[in-house]
Formats: sequence, structure tokens, C-alpha cells
Amino acid sequence: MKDMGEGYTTPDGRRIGPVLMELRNITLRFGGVVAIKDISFDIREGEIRAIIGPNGAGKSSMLNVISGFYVPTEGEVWFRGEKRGPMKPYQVARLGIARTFQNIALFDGMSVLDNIMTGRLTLMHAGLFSQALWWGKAAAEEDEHREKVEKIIDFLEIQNIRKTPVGRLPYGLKKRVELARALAAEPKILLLDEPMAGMNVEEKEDMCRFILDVNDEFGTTTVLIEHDMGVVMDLSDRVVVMDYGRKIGDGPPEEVRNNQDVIDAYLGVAHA
Ligand SMILES: Nc1ncnc2c1ncn2[C@@H]1O[C@H](COP(=O)(O)OP(=O)(O)OP(=O)(O)O)[C@@H](O)[C@H]1O
Repeated sequence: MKDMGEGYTTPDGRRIGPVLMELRNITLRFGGVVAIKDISFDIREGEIRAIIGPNGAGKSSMLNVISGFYVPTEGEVWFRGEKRGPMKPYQVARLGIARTFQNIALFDGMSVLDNIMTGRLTLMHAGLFSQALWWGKAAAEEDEHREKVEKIIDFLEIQNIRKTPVGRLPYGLKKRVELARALAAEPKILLLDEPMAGMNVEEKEDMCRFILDVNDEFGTTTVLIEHDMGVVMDLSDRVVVMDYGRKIGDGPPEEVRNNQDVIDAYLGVAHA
């Protein structure tokens, strides 16, 4: 693929910037299982990057490497021009990488608003002790957090359910609340693990629109795993295709769609 240097403008007028994260020769082993085998690719600022592949291909493992949750067995991760070393959980949390999960991970008994507020925890400066001493300052900070959260609530059109306990919501709305919580962290990279899984057609269309709108409005760099090929083709700027832990394709959707290795992997053709 041709070098895109400092970035480029997409046919629909969105600006894609320089490389934000680079994964170099990543291998990840779990005992004898090789989940990722010598994979390299990059993620550019502002782009929607999909990772696709059959079951067990290593997609979730790759998402966990990107988030910093897994340290690769071999290879290097470069983020914003710096090589990333092993990190403590709090350092991972402060990297500016937020995610949603394959199985929704929200607090069912808490309201939509409070769930979304938890997304800002790593951005909150006033701890309990300082709150006791500087309650005025802490209150001002809380107002600021609420304002940001309210903006996201408006943007994702969930004003009417902001006080509702999450446990009472239908599936599609829960997924939208999960997206809202991830956005509340103002992430540098947003990771979405199968954001449309289990949704009906209408819910999928809504989610697609929100992911695109979020990217447009906030310029959020987004990496997503998705099984629905139609969704991937509609949403992504570039696609990495994995199979048996290897990378078998990487490029714009129309390019990978015509890649014979990718077609074979999806049709289940045996490997030599
Ligand atoms: N924590 C783990 N311990 C041991 N093996 C693991 C672990 N996580 C993943 N694996 C193995 O690594 C391989 C890749 O799994 P991974 O979940 O990353 O694939 P995937 O493409 O996300 O699959 P799916 O589409 O089914 O979610 C599989 O063989 C899996 O069994």
C-alpha cells in the first residue's frame, strides 16, 4: 500500500492524520497456544480501523495488546511516538485507550448517567481526601465532568433514559450506554469489541450511525472487531484480516474484499 505520510483526506472528506500507534512484529503466546504470530500494522489518528477474521483468529487478543492489557511475548508497541514498556494497571487506565466489551460490562443497578460518569474516573483529580479539604474545588470539578457527560448523552440521543437503571434497558440501548461510557473517558483510541453483536437490523443501523457520527464530531480514532462484513465494509477506512493468529490482509475494505487469502479464510479453505 502506498505511503500516506502525515495523513490524507477520505473520499467523504474526513481527515485521517499521521500514525498514532504502531504494532511491530507482535507475537503473543499462552503456554503452547500462539494467539498472534508476528503481526505488524499501524493505526492512524482519526481513522476507523477494523480487525476481522474467523473465530479464534486472535482478534480479541490483539485488542488486548492494543489496550495494554496484554504484554506481547515478542514485538513492540509504539504509541504517540514512544515505545511502550510493561505497565501497571493504573498506567494502562491512564493511557487514554477506552473500550467496550463483547459481553456488556455495565452496572445494572446504577442509572445510565451514573454508569457513564464511571467512564470519567481516571480523569478525576479530586480524591476523597482532597474533596474533604477542598470541597469547593471538587464540586467545580464534578460540574465540569457532568457537563461533558451530558454532552455525550445528548449526542447519543439517550436523554430520555438518563435516570433509568441500566438493567431495565433493552440490549441495543445498553450497547449505546457502553459506548457513551467509553467516550466519557475522552479516549485517544476507542476500542469496540463486536459493537453490533446480537443486535437486530435497526439497532445495527443506529450503532453504525453513532460510530460514524462520533468519529466525525470528536475525531475519535476507533478500532473495532466485527463479524458482520457489511458493517465492516460500510464503516472502516482500513481493515486488518487475521486468520490462525497471522495477518493475511491489510488495506481499504474494497482491497481486502478481493484478496484471495481472505476469501479462502472466510470460506474455510484448508491451509497448505
Ligand atoms: N487467556 C487465554 N489463555 C489461553 N488461550 C487463549 C487465551 N485467550 C485466547 N486464547 C486462545 O488464543 C486464540 C485466539 O483467541 P482470541 O479470543 O483472541 O480469538 P478471536 O479471533 O477473538 O475469536 P472470537 O471471534 O471467537 O472471539 C484461541 O486459540 C484462543 O483459544
